[in-house]
Amino acid sequence: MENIIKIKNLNKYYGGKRVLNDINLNINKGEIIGYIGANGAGKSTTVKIMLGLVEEYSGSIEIFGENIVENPVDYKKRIGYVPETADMYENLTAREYLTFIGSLYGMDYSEADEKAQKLMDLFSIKDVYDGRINSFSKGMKQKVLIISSIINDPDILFLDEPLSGIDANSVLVFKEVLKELAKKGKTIFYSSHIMEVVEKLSDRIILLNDGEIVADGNMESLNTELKEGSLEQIFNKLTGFNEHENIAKEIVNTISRGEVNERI
Ligand SMILES: Nc1ncnc2c1ncn2[C@@H]1O[C@H](COP(=O)(O)OP(=O)(O)OP(=O)(O)O)[C@@H](O)[C@H]1O
Repeated sequence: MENIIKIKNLNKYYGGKRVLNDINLNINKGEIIGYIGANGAGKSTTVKIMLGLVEEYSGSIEIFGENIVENPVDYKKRIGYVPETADMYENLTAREYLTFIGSLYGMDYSEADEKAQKLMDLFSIKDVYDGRINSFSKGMKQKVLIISSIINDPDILFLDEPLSGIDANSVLVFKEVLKELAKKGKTIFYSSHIMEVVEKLSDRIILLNDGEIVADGNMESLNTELKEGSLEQIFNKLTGFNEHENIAKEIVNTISRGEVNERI
């Protein structure tokens, strides 16, 4: 198996706080990695370091066999990224935005334009290709982001909650796209809180807890080891969480004005 990402002894501090604690990871070509963890576990930080967006850390990262500090430019042409929250150029139209992104990847205008238009059509938003992004619905914006992340046919795709706001039909399409891409040897690094999707989609699940990898394997091996059944239960167990009922009751008690039984 061809190794495509190699992370060695990665540590990251913000102020005095250690947010990544000695991460070691080897990711192979064609794998769909489900990268999960509670809010603040360090998922986005890991991804941003790999993308070269966060630079102060210790440890080393090789992508496509090259150290990303020594060779900080070329590998970026071969990756795509859907961030959790994006600062898109909302005053641009989808055509302007996507052809601009295409040009950053070195694509010709006409090639980017043609591909973008076709992809907009396949994601059922062709009609707004020349509309301004700031007039789009949340799901339409998310689709434009997805298109911008795959337009250059990347070899590695980093996705942070990519399905957020997307309708059920398009979710089906996109999940299928990811499987097809993996079959073609593309590597997918998928972060999400939707455990059902991660469970079904991923070949390999990596669970981060307080900046540390606490599980790494496919669903079958995690289940053999932990005997929990679903990824949601595995997640709850490994992050030490069994309080949901009590917390829910507390929340309801906190907001209650004492008239719950009085139906008007
Ligand atoms: N720019 C920053 N400055 C200071 N602390 C930061 C910064 N970015 C992230 N952190 C901290 O690092 C930790 C990890 O954050 P990160 O965004 O990587 O978590 P995450 O696993 O992606 O969470 P979520 O699921 O909420 O997106 C958190 O404690 C966060 O507060």
